[in-house]
Amino acid sequence: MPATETLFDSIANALYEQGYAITTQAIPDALTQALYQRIQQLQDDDFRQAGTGRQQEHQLNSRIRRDKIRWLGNTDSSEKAWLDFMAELQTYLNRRLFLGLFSYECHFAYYQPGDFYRKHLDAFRGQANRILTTVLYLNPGWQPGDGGELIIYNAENQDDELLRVAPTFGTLVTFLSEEFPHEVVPALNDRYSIAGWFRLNSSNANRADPPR
Ligand SMILES: O=C(O)CCC(=O)C(=O)O
Ligand SMILES: [Fe+2]
Repeated sequence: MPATETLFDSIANALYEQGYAITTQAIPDALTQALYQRIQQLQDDDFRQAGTGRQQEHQLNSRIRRDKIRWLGNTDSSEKAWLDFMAELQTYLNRRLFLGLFSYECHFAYYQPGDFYRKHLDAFRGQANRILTTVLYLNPGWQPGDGGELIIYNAENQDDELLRVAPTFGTLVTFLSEEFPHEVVPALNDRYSIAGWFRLNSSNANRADPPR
């Protein structure tokens, strides 16, 4: 089996069995290196405070999350390479697990020292069109003690910590968006990632999918 197929196969199996998958160093090296270069190229001012809206919302928001984000697009070749890779994963997972994934959107996220993301769900049961969450970490030299771990909680008991993932270079986390509450504990060093979501088609007569 080619390396990429082995990776997709292991993600599909883990999702089927437990609803999440953690893979380390399985993404093609050229791809993670290109994405790392890209993130280095982007200036601090390319990133925007995540989810800002009106002032009141902004204040509420900053108690929940502190990261800055920038959405990926098709104009940059490394960003396009990641979107293409995720499109391949989408096709694979639809074939294997019949998930009906329709589109994928993702953003770079930058957590400065002290930044966090409190416990949350990425989608709410019933209204959800976010089905599957992916997070790729781009931190060479991440050390134990640098904080910034992702904690995934038990889907059945939200106080029960299921696992802690260090945001080490090339680690890819995938989980069912409606099932698993999760949080990012305060980072003590600059922490970079790409967070993304596969969605169902939620087009209707008045709105074409995908909006953001
Ligand atoms: O960066 C992470 O580990 C998770 C980020 C996250 O939960 C989100 O952006 O919704
Ligand atoms: Fe999340």
